Amino acid sequence: MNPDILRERQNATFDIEKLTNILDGGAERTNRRREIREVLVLNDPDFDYGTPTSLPTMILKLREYGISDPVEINWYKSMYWGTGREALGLHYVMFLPTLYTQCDSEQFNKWVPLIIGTYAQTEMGHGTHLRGLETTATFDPATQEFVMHSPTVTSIKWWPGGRNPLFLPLIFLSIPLSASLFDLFLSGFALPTCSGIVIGDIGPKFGFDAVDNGYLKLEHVRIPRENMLMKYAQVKPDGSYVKPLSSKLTYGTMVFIRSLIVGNAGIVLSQCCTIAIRYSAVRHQSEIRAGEAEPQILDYQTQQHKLFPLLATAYAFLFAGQYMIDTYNRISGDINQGDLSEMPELHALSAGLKAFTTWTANTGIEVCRMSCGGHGYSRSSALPDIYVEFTPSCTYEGENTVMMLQTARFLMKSYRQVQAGQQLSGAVSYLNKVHHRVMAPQAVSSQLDLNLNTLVDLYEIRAAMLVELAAQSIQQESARGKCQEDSWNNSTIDLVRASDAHCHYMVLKMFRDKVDQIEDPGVHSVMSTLAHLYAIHGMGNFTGDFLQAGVLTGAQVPSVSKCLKGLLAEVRPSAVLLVDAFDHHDKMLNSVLGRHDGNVYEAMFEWARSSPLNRTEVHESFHKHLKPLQAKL
Ligand SMILES: CC/C=C\C/C=C\C/C=C\C/C=C\C/C=C\CCCC(=O)SCCNC(=O)CCNC(=O)[C@H](O)C(C)(C)COP(=O)(O)OP(=O)(O)OC[C@H]1O[C@@H](n2cnc3c(N)ncnc32)[C@H](O)[C@@H]1OP(=O)(O)O
Ligand SMILES: Cc1cc2nc3c(=O)[nH]c(=O)nc-3n(C[C@H](O)[C@H](O)[C@H](O)COP(=O)(O)OP(=O)(O)OC[C@H]3O[C@@H](n4cnc5c(N)ncnc54)[C@H](O)[C@@H]3O)c2cc1C
Repeated sequence: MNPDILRERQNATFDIEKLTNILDGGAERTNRRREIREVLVLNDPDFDYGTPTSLPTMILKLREYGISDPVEINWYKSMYWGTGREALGLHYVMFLPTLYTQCDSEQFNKWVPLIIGTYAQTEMGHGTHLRGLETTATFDPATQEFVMHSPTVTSIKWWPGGRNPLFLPLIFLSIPLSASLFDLFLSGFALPTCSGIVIGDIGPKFGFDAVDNGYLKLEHVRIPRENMLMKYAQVKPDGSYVKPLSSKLTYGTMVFIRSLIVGNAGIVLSQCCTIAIRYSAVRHQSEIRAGEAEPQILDYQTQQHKLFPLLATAYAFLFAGQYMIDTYNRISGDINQGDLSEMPELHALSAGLKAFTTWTANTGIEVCRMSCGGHGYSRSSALPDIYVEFTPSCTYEGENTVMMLQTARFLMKSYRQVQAGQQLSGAVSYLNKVHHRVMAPQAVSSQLDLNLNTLVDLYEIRAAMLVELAAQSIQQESARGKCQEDSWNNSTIDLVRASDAHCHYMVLKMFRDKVDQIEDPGVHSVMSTLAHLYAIHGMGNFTGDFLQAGVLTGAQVPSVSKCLKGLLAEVRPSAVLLVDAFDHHDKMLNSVLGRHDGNVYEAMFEWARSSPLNRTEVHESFHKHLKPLQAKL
């Protein structure tokens, strides 16, 4: 083991295993995750790491082991595929959940065990604006069929992931907007079972290469009436349409994925922090004091300033992901029982947190890559691949700006309810105080009150202020004679800013609540330091907001920076131990820089030598192209 990394792991001030257990949701979950990893994957002789040929093996093994819990499926898949996406991601995270939530019992029993599918909602002309989708589904009572048709080039379904042209049923969203299972192909490797279908691949992408994103054009294709998912809405044999309790129930799968993406952003950021911080512990470069040995780059304050707030953010998002999934499960259970009262809040929370966490993680991955210098740019670091695979999450499953505006819609509605004298509950209850809160700065002393509860209060006041400013902007636009829609559009910068602040407050609050639950003194202490760092770093980034909210004075601003530097120094001794607690296996991380043993250089040389470009002393291109050219010169 590299001596630097060995030294970093001595004198731990907290029990790493206990922190890993907290991240997993308990010791039993940690044991189960490791059992899946060590026994069912790494020690499986059939395990052919991450190669496409192992995809069928993976599916059959999942069935053989009876792994059906979505999180356990993800644990298994992430060991198989490391940090990359794989072709069946969409089947597991969108197609199956849609069947689970939108099929009636007969349909569920008929389809779920048998098929692999995709989710074809987006069209070339519309991805965000679902009410603008053009594909039609016209019911023909004479034949009891839907006639599916793509009337325009912009109505061609575009992007369905993992849609191999040989087989795949699809979940299809069409007008009238109702999810209908559109069984286009026989399972297995049959060609299209009926004419009128034009399918193909949309071509090379920025990344996401393991997933074949396709296109699908339909020309009056007929499917049985029974292929409409009938749990919430039905078309009867006589053609009459039974409406769902809410037209937004059809959007349920997207809410589910958005909820998952929140925790996934934390996982991805934790992977990148593991790589960058372990590498920064073994990389020596330049000098701090003339004549002394080159220091670990982790001892540069700027390197700590790059990485430690991201480390704190990774923990914050992992805890936010736990909260999000628990909230999703609770409210979707109520929805299943017909209680839709909290559906708007679930939508607003999942939409906002999905955007907030993916935007932040997306930027953070690049900071981690650049903090590793040239070696971060090498594919051996895994950081370029992680970035390329993660960055579309800011676009798919709800483009982030649009998602923030959905959350803003809920915030404005809540604000208007407070103005009308209503008492709010839930995540926006802080708005009840928006008119009565004295936005007085803390004590005028130049010292910041570092109590975590106080910091949460400051973020709450900041969010309330920005919600009020956005509402006032809309009111001012209306007062200028603008219609409601134009008033809204002319305030969308403020609205996104308000949603961002609301999510920032929510994430810090969840982090504080999780720290409060930690009983182990050592773990509590180090997590409390990270929560403080997360809060203070945010105050440094948005100082203007806190000044504008009147909760920070000009005299206190230098304290923010001073406090930040102190917290960075406080985290330094535990940095490697804090990434060890994420418990990312080398095989899954697949990063030369992030190896648990820290033996980076030897591994990098081996990795480079294994390149196909080094298979021969002289590359064949010399003989094929250069040598003939030289002969002519
Ligand atoms: C199981 C595996 C475990 C782990 C996996 C790990 C992690 C997962 C990580 C990654 C995923 C892996 C692989 C996936 C890879 C790629 C997948 C990508 C797939 C896709 O992209 S599928 C397509 C996604 N498309 C979208 O998201 C479309 C976005 N657009 C919309 O959602 C809507 O158009 C809209 C919300 C923007 C607007 O809808 P609308 O016009 O109908 O509504 P209005 O704006 O007019 O509002 C009216 C009213 O409705 C309320 N509303 C809107 N949406 C919802 C909702 N979903 N739920 C509840 N309520 C909703 C809105 O609030 C308004 O209410 P109000 O009271 O009137 O204000
Ligand atoms: C890797 C990847 C995989 C995908 N997989 C699938 C899949 O399996 N199935 C599927 O159905 N789809 C899939 N998609 C499509 C994806 O869901 C859409 O791209 C996404 O919903 C965004 O819609 P759009 O492309 O129409 O962008 P647009 O909405 O056209 O966005 C373009 C710009 O317009 C802005 N904009 C749009 N509306 C508003 C508004 N109301 N207010 C302010 N600004 C606005 C956006 O903020 C953005 O800046 C995938 C996409 C990617 C990148």
